[in-house]
Amino acid sequence: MDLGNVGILGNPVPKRSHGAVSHLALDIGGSLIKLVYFSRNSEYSMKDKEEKSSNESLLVSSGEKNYPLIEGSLHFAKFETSKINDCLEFIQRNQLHLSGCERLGDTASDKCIIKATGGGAYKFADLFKEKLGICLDKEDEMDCLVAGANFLLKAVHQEAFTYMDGQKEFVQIDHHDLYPYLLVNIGSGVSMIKVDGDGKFERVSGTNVGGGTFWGLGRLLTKCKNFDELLELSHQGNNRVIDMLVGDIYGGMDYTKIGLTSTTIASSFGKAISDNKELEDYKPEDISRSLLRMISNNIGQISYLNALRFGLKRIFFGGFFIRGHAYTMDTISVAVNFWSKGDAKALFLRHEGFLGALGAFVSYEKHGFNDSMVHQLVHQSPISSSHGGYKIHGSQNGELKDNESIECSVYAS
Ligand SMILES: Nc1ncnc2c1ncn2[C@@H]1O[C@H](COP(=O)(O)OP(=O)(O)OP(=O)(O)O)[C@@H](O)[C@H]1O
Ligand SMILES: CC(C)(CO)[C@@H](O)C(=O)NCCC(=O)O
Repeated sequence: MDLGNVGILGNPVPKRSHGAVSHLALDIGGSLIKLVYFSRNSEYSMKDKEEKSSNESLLVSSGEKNYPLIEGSLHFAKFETSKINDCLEFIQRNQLHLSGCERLGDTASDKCIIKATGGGAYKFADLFKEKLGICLDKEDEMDCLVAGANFLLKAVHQEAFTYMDGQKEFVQIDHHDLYPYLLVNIGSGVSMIKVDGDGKFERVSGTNVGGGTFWGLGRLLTKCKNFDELLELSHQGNNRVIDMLVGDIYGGMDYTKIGLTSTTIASSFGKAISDNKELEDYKPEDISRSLLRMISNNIGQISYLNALRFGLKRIFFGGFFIRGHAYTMDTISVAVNFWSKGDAKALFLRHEGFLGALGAFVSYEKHGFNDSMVHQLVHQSPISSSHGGYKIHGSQNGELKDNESIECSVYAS
């Protein structure tokens, strides 16, 4: 889907022809700020008028009420938290914040309230108030991660997939057999959440060795200027240059008795002990590869251990660390598969980095975009239908591009 010009950090600049933007939601994390907002199709009013009279199914009831169906798109954007001014400018330029404004009777004063989650909803509340006049309505980060994951798994076609040996396979999610699962969100740090139902969850573990560690250490060790460059470097690298393998210790042999092949990493960065080399003697691409492998492996292993603790078979991985990156997903999948002896499965999400922001988005109650309605919407309309359901438009190979949007319909109250 063509979204027009691409703005800062690959963010789409909404076309002028887009209809009104509504329901901006923010997730302000330690590394990145994520935005989700809905825009109506510009042709909405005419089409809606025509269709409302001819097609009663556009009015769907929830409890006592009927809600009209509005077609439009969900948009996604992200900014580095350290460049929060770019984010404020993006919101201002595209007037995204006005969606949250309510005129307060005759007082003529506008009150803009925007749903926000993540630590930055607290840290930057005053800045948003001062620069844009916005009051951030804070939603709990864990609540939002879970709500966002449940929303995606129930409402978005081809959202979850496995990744093994370079093969991506989409997994059809049975809504009635979704719980329990382990949600592992790899942001700056990592949260592991056992999810038992809608709003029913427990954060069972976490680790401080996460995406921030990869990017922070990687930047220091390789002098890379941005995250994607560091990730790109890892493609060309060879981790065996720096990692100490089982074969390095066992004279090229496997340690079969305990199930370790000669190529298994015995000690990440272990070769640097004895190589008599300085940092400059290693290629940045090899450093990046070893670092990515070390962190992904470690997260995969801790995730498996937590899945084992609670007898969970499915582990969904989210967070912007993953970035749809083949080597990262492969490493995590291999770790989960290896430790669980094939019993547990690692699954990835196309909208990996937007769980929190989507959770904040669906927490707007007033436009009826809550989970039970999403549920109804999926039941009412098959995914391929042009009314309702959620269709992803964009790349054919299942990769989410930075400027992609989800075409969808919401119920307005
Ligand atoms: N363009 C980017 N700039 C910086 N980090 C990026 C970028 N793209 C991906 N990342 C990775 O994603 C991580 C941040 O992921 P995410 O946005 O999910 O977490 P966060 O909300 O910022 O962190 P937390 O939830 O711990 O506060 C970074 O630490 C880094 O590893
Ligand atoms: C502190 C949060 C929740 C902020 O998003 C995240 O960075 C995290 O889960 N860190 C790991 C903290 C720990 O459990 O050790």
